[in-house]
Amino acid sequence: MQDNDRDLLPEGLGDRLPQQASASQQVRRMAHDVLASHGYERVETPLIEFEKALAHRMAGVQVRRMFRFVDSVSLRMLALRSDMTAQVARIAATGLAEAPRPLRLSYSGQVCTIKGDGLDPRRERLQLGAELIGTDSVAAAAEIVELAIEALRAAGATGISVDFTLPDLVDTLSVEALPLPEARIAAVRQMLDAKDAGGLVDVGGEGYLPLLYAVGPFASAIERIAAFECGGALASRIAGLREIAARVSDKARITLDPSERHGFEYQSWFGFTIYAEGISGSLGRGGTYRILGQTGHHPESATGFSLYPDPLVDLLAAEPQAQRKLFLPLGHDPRVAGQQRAIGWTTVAALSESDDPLALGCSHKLEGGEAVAL
Ligand SMILES: N[C@@H](Cc1c[nH]c[nH+]1)C(=O)O
Repeated sequence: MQDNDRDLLPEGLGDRLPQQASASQQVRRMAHDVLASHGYERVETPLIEFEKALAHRMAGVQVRRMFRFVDSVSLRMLALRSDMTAQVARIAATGLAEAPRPLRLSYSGQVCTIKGDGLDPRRERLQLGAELIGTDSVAAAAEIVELAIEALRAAGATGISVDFTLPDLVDTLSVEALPLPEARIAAVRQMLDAKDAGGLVDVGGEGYLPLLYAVGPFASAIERIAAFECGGALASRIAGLREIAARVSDKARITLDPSERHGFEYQSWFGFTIYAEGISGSLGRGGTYRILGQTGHHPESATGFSLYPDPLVDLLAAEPQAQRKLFLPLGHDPRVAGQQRAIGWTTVAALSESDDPLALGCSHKLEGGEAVAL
């Protein structure tokens, strides 16, 4: 490394300066208050774990996105957490295996991936979420979507919209309704993901074409998928989606994209992505999934969501903030200063005669025991 490189950070990693750090703190506090008020108890998890523990708790988790390295103490492979849901699932399957169900847990922390996601180059992101463990019912899914909207709104997001999807759609339909040879399933999924009608036909998935068109505002898209209804294979899912949409449609704009799978590595019958006005890209996603237990134990159903609020933090940090800071001149009475802090002032104490209140961002000055505007 050259000498002038020593202050650089690796690609996709960055600091948060005071304004951003304070916006991040605010987003976290407001969202956690909502989760706590709905009975979701907070857990904290380690930054690094055995790779196996992170990768094998849910089917479909991809380890190639994780930073991995060998632990010189245990000589085993470790990974930096890339998704706290897997850690919360581990807690539910081990330390809290005997806790009553449904179990409601919440979490937040930094997560890392080797590469950014789509157009977002960030490799470290704040993740904040809630997991409802012990059920993947429609009622659980509706609670989780509602909670994600409420948490995001409390954190300062506006114009929220939610896009519903059916992550295991191809697996469900290919069993009987629209049979596909095992070898074709991955290709059909890929063409649906890419929204490539021609490609879908080429790989023998023409029966799946109507799914490409059942996209858009929920009310009309669900009618299209209901019309496509293949032998009742999707009936319970369609009814479930309608019920969830009915619960949240006054809180957010709802759309449907039944074949969207981006970011849904392990979700089962239901998934959703959440967006807000003024923010390009999504702010989080969630859905139903199954937690694999210890060998010999049954998997456990669960539902949850994770927000990735960094773009919201950036947006809030860019808004001009009225500074209300009180300058305490040299020789001020510390008791009076304490009283001012107790009623809400942020104080900045002079350390020398040359300290300039305006340059230090103060709006007021303590004079004769009072806060006087500068
Ligand atoms: N952790 C998942 C979202 C999720 C939480 N619970 C269920 N799904 C993600 O980040 O994509």
